[in-house]
Amino acid sequence: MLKSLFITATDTGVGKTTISYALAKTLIEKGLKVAYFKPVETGADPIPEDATLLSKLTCQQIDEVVLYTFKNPVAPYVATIMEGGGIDLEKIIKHYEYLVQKYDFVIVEGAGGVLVPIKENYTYRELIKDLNIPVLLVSRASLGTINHTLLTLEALKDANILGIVMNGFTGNDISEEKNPEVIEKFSKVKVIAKCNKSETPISECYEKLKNAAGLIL
Ligand SMILES: Nc1ncnc2c1ncn2[C@@H]1O[C@H](COP(=O)(O)OP(=O)(O)OP(=O)(O)O)[C@@H](O)[C@H]1O
Ligand SMILES: C[C@H](N)[C@H](N)CCCCCC(=O)O
Ligand SMILES: [Mg+2]
Repeated sequence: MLKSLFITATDTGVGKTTISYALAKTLIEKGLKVAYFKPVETGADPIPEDATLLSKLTCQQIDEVVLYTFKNPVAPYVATIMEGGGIDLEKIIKHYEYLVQKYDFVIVEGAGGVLVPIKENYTYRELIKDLNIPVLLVSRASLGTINHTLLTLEALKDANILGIVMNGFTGNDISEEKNPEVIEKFSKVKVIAKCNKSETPISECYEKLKNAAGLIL
């Protein structure tokens, strides 16, 4: 059984937090003690919304969930330039190792897409490598997602990719029909869940991910 998963995406706003929540809920309902870890949250103005939302589900203290928060909605590296303050990678790695010891399962969420810089010459791709953690990729359902998804997987070619969750199907975009199979064919990575655009995104993604939990447990 896996002990942790890194949730990344092809861009910001694609559904990492939504999928993290759905997955955490599924695993908690199976009796696992689950931790969520958002090493750096930007756009925390005034509160870190991702970390706050998930901490309520996992019953963690906020300072166990997020180590660095920045006000400006930008890449973590950019936020350190704009607002000052440094990000200590060793601290992130040690905290992750602490969480893996303490919990049955740890869900780590990046910020934006996988090549978003955390520090000079260091992106989430390097953090994934340093954490030695399997990856779940969240992609859009719509036109453009083949390129975005294959580019992200190319950037993650040395990583352990568990699968892809495609998010936001509307039925109004003709490309949606073939996007999943084309992505699977070209990437050899499985699309493990397809979530529709919904008025209740968390419930929609929870329903669709419930069956995928078997992949993880
Ligand atoms: N299937 C869906 N249907 C409708 N809305 C959705 C769906 N999935 C996500 N959303 C909405 O899209 C927005 C972005 O989702 P989310 O916050 O999960 O993205 P993210 O990848 O975590 O973004 P960030 O890079 O800022 O962390 C949120 O308002 C969320 O409620
Ligand atoms: C503010 C947003 N919600 C994310 N936390 C940060 C996204 C950084 C994206 C940087 C980029 O790809 O240009
Ligand atoms: Mg998020």
